Amino acid sequence: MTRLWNEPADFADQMIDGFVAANERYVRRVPGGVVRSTTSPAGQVAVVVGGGSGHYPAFGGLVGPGLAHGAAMGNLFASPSTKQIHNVAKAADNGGGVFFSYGNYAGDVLNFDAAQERLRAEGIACETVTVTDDIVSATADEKRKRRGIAGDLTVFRIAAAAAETGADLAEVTRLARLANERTRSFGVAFTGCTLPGAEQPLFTVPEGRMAVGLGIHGEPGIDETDIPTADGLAELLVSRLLDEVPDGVELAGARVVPILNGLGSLKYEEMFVVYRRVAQLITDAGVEIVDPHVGEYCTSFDMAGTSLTLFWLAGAGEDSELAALWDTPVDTPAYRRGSVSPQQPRVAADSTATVAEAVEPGDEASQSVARTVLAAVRTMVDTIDTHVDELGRIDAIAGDGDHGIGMQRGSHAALAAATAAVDAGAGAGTTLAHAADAWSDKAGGTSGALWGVILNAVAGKLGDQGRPDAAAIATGVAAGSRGVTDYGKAEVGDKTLVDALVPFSSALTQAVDGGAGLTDAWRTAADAATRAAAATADLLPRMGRARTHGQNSVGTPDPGAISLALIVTAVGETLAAENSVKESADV
Ligand SMILES: Nc1ncnc2c1ncn2[C@@H]1O[C@H](COP(=O)(O)OP(=O)(O)O)[C@@H](O)[C@H]1O
Ligand SMILES: O=C(COP(=O)(O)O)[C@@H](O)CO
Repeated sequence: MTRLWNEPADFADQMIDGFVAANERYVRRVPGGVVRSTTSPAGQVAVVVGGGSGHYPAFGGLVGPGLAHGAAMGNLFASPSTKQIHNVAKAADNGGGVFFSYGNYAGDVLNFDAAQERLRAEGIACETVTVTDDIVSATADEKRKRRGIAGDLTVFRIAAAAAETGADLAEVTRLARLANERTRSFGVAFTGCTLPGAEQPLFTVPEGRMAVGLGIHGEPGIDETDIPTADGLAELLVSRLLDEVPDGVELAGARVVPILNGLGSLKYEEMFVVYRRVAQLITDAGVEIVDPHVGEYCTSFDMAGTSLTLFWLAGAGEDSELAALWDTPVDTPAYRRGSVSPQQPRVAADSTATVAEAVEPGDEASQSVARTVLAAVRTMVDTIDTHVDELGRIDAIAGDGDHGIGMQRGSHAALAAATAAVDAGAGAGTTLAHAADAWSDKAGGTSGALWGVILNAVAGKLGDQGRPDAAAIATGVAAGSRGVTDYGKAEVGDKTLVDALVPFSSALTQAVDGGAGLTDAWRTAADAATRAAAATADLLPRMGRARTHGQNSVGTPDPGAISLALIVTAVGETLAAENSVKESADV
C-alpha cells in the first residue's frame, strides 16, 4: 500500500526531484532522468541504464562512480520515452560512445532502440545489452526473450567496471554480454503492489500463498504454492538456479556471487534467515561464494517477495575477467562497494529547462482543421478516462495492468500539447505532431511509443496548409500502420494493437478508394477495428509482456487493440459532429 503522494500523476516526477535533492553529491537532474554530478574522464564509454520507476534503487540509485553514468527514469512501471532516453544519453556522453543496458521489456526495447538510432544518426556510437536473467520468463534456449530483474545489477556493474578501465565500446559490450550470459535469477512473491492513488493493488496473491515466478510488474508466475518455511524457500530458489548453470561453467569449484534481492516490503531479517540456508546449499554444491549481497537492488514498489540471482564469476580454475572487474569500487546513492577516490563535481549548464518549441502558424483553413484535431484528441481523452479501469483490468490478466493508466497519461499530455498548439495558431499537422510527441513522451511504455508513431504519421499527411482530403487521411493512417509494424515488429495475429490497426487502415483505404466520404469511411473502418479487437480474445499473444503468459490471456482481448478500437470509434463520432474536414478529394 502506498500512503504518501500529492497528485498520483506527478508521483514519479516528484520522486525524482526529491531523490536528486537528497543526492546532489552523486546525481544531477536532466530531462528524462539523472546523470552523474561528478566528472568522468574524457573518452570514457558512458553506461546509461534505465526503465520504469518503482524499482528503486534501479535505476537512478545506481548512478555514480564505478556504476552508471546516467539513468533514464520513466513513469511507474512504464519504460521511459525515446526522448527521455535520448536526453539522458546526450548528457551522460563523455565522447567515448554510449552503452545502454536495461531489463528486456517490450516498451524499454522500443524506446531505447529508437533513442539509440537517433544518437547514431547524430554521430554518437551506441551499443546495447538487454538483461535477461529471469529464468521463469522463457526457456533456456530462448534466453534472449527472458525478462530482466535483479540481474540488472551484475550486467550494469561489469559494463561500468570495464568502462572504468578505459575499455572501448566494443569491449564494454562484449563483457556485459558475458555477464548477462552468466547471470540467472528466480523470484517469488507473497503480495501484489499498489501504485500511488490506486484503490486496488495492480495484482494480488491470495493470503498465505506464494506466487512462484511472479514478475516485477506482476506478470503472472508459473505456479502458486503455500508459503514454505524460510529454509524451504531457500531450497526452491537454489535448486532451480543450480538446475541451470550457464554453459561453460563446471559446478564444482565455480565461483558465484549470490544476490538475495528484496522486492519492496520483505524484512531484511527475513531475508537473512533465508540467506543462511542459501549459503549452506551453495557451499554444499561445491561452489565458492564471493561477495554475497542481501538487500534491495531491484524492487517492485511495495511488493513482498524476493528473488535470488546467481552471477557465475568463474568456472573451476578459470582465470575470470569478470572476477577482476567485480572488484571495481562503486559509490552510488544506493550501492557502495570498496572505496572510490574523491570525485570532482562537474560544472554543467542547467539542462533541466525545456525549450518551448516555436510554432509556425498554419493557414486559416488548416487552423480550422486543427480545431477538429483538438476535438478528436479531447474525444480520445474522454474515451480513455471512461474506460481506464476496464483497460487496466484486461491488461492485468496477462500484462502489468497499466494500459489504462499509460493511455490516460499519454492522451492527457497530447490534449495539453494540442491545446497549446491551437492557441499558438498552429495548423492541423503541427497540432497533431505536438500531440503525438507529448503522448509518446509522457506515456512511455509500449503503447506510448506506438501511439506517437501513429499520430505522427497522420500529422505528416495533414500538413499546415489547406484542408486535407479523405485520401490524405487514409494515406496517413496507412503510414501509421506500417510505422507500427516496422517499429514494433508485430504482425497481424500476434495479439497486439496491430490486429485492430491493420484492418482499420485497410477498411478506411478501401472505403475512401470506393468513393465514400471521410465520415462514412471512418465509421466502416472503426466497425472493422472493433470486430478485430474483440476477435483477439481467441488469440495467443506472441509479442509484448503478455507473450510469456499466453494461456492466461486466451478468452480476453488484447488491451491495446481494444483501446485502439474504442478510440477510433469515438473519433468517428467527433468527425461526424464536427464535419469540418473535407469529405473527399473532389468536394
Ligand atoms: N511489438 C508490439 N507491436 C505492437 N503493439 C504491441 C507490441 N507489444 C505490445 N503491444 C501492444 O501494447 C499494449 C500494451 O501497452 P502498454 O500497457 O503501454 O504496455 P507495457 O506496459 O507492456 O509497455 C498491448 O496490449 C499490445 O497491444
Ligand atoms: O515496466 C517497465 C518497462 O516495460 P514496459 O514494457 O514499458 O511496460 C519497467 O518498469 C522496467 O523497465
